[in-house]
Amino acid sequence: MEEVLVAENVRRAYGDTVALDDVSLTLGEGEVVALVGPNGAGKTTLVRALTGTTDAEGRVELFGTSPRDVDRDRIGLLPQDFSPHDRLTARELLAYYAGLYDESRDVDRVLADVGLADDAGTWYENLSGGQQRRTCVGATLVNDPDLLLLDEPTTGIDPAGRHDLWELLEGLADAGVTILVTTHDMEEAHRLADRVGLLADGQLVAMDAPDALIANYGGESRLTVSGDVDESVAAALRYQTVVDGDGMTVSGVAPEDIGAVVRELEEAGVDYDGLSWSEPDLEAVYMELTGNRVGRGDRASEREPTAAPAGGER
Ligand SMILES: Nc1ncnc2c1ncn2[C@@H]1O[C@H](COP(=O)(O)OP(=O)(O)OP(=O)(O)O)[C@@H](O)[C@H]1O
Repeated sequence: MEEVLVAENVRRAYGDTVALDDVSLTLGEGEVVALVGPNGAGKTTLVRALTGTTDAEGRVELFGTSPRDVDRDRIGLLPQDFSPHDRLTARELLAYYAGLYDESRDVDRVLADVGLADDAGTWYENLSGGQQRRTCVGATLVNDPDLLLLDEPTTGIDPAGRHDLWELLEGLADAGVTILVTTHDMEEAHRLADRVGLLADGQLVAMDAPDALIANYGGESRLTVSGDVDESVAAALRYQTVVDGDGMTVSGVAPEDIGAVVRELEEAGVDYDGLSWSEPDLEAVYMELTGNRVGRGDRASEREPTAAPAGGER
């Protein structure tokens, strides 16, 4: 597989803040890599370092050339803060960007690809936030790039639009386009990416196929009990439990053992509001490796199980 993007020991500091700390990664042709990580982890700085829009130490090559010398026709870049001219229609904007290249795609085809065929004549300022973001994604596609770098492309786009965009990106990857995407959406990362890179405090703490990350760092299946759960009830269970303000998480509960756990809770008089069972997923990996929950509070307390789960007694 041809190496499309190579980054070695990339480092970027802003004063005392080390935004990128020795990050190395390689993307092969047609590969999709998703970068995830908490706010401030360094995702945007990495995209900027990879595209030469910020200075960084280390080595970066796109198609074997430095980012500043690479053939711009081959690159599509969506910066996180991309904000085009407000008083142009979606079609005029894409036509403007298409005009910057020697060869470009038919603008109406691009508008259709990003789901804007019906809104092509609307001023950018009058498009919804999601439609604006689709326009911005469209602007990165007008030159039919071989490498796409998209910093949070689906932010603000509704679920149906997000799925459409994922299909579009999957189609591009199938056609050989290499894609680096940053996202806070774990479903998006799992669905799209061949490999997911987790950034935390400027370091790439893991990078692997989503299923490999889940197998290595996702932990066990878990039963989440929402409601007011007493620590002593949690302590009586033969499982690892975490009690916090939302309720309790019970780890390692196999599907066939859910009923027994629920009976134990009921016998202990726990008046729970809801129960949900989940398999380990990318969000669990994210929590494990970054110490952050995606959209939830921090753990309040954690303790080891009082006894090893025993098959017949769960
Ligand atoms: N131009 C800048 N000047 C000073 N500090 C900066 C600058 N750009 C980024 N930083 C700092 O570098 C760190 C990484 O920021 P970055 O924007 O790369 O994070 P991120 O992972 O993209 O975050 P988010 O998920 O919020 O977009 C942060 O501490 C940020 O405050």
